[in-house]
Amino acid sequence: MFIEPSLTGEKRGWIEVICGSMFSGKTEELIRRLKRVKIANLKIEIFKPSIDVRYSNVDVVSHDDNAIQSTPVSSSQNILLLSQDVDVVGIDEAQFFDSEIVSVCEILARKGIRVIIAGLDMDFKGNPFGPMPQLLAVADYITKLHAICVKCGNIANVSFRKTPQKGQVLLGEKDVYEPRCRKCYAEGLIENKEA
Ligand SMILES: Nc1ncnc2c1ncn2[C@@H]1O[C@H](COP(=O)(O)OP(=O)(O)O)[C@@H](O)[C@H]1O
Ligand SMILES: Cc1cn([C@H]2C[C@H](O)[C@@H](COP(=O)(O)O)O2)c(=O)[nH]c1=O
Ligand SMILES: [Zn+2]
Repeated sequence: MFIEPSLTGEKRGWIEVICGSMFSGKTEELIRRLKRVKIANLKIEIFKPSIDVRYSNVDVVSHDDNAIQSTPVSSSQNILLLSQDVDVVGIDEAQFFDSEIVSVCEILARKGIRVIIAGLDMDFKGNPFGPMPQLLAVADYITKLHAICVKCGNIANVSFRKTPQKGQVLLGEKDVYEPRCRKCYAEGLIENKEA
C-alpha cells in the first residue's frame, strides 16, 4: 500500500503514477488516495480527459462504481489554468492526454503540488500508450497494478481487445476488453489470426 511521504516540514511537490491494465484497480487506487487527501482537508482538483464519458460526464468512476467528482478537460494546459492554489491534483485516464501533460505535471510538482496521475501503461497491442512512458520516467513514485486474467486466473498485465477495430483509441468496458496474462493474451492473438 502506498504511504504518503513526508520527510521535512517544507512543502515539496512530487508526481505519483498509478499504472496497469484495464480492471487492475487504477481508478480505485486514485480515488482512495484522493479521499484521504479530502479527509486531511487539503485543497484538491481532479481532472479527466473530456473524451472519457463512459460512466459519467463529470465524475471519475471505477468499474466497481466508486466515484469522485472531477473536471473534464480537453487539453492538459487547462489543468494548469484550473490548478491555482491547490495542494493536490488528481488525474485519471492519463493515456488520453496530449504529450504536454508531462510538463504540466512537472510544473505543478515544482510549485509544491502533489500530483497523482493514473493511466493505462499499454494499449491493446501491448504498446506503450500516449504520454505514459514519459510520465513514468519523470515520476517520483510508481505503482503498477494487475488485474486477474479472465481466462486462467493468473495475474493479468495487458488488456485484450475482443472486437476487430484496429485504432488505438476505442472506449469500452467488458464488452470490448478483458484483462489477460501474457500466455492467454498470446493465445488470443493466435485464435484471432486463425478465425
Ligand atoms: N478480471 C478482473 N480483475 C480484477 N478486477 C476486476 C476484474 N473484472 C472486474 N474487476 C473489478 O474492477 C475493479 C477495478 O476497477 P477500476 O479501479 O476502475 O480499474 P481500472 O481503473 O484499472 O480499469 C476491481 O475492484 C474489481 O471489482
Ligand atoms: C486497452 C485500451 C483501452 N482503451 C480505452 C478503453 C477504456 O475506455 C479506457 C481504459 O479505461 P480503464 O479505466 O483503464 O479501465 O481506455 C483504448 O482506447 N485503447 C486501448 O488499447
Ligand atoms: Zn491467463
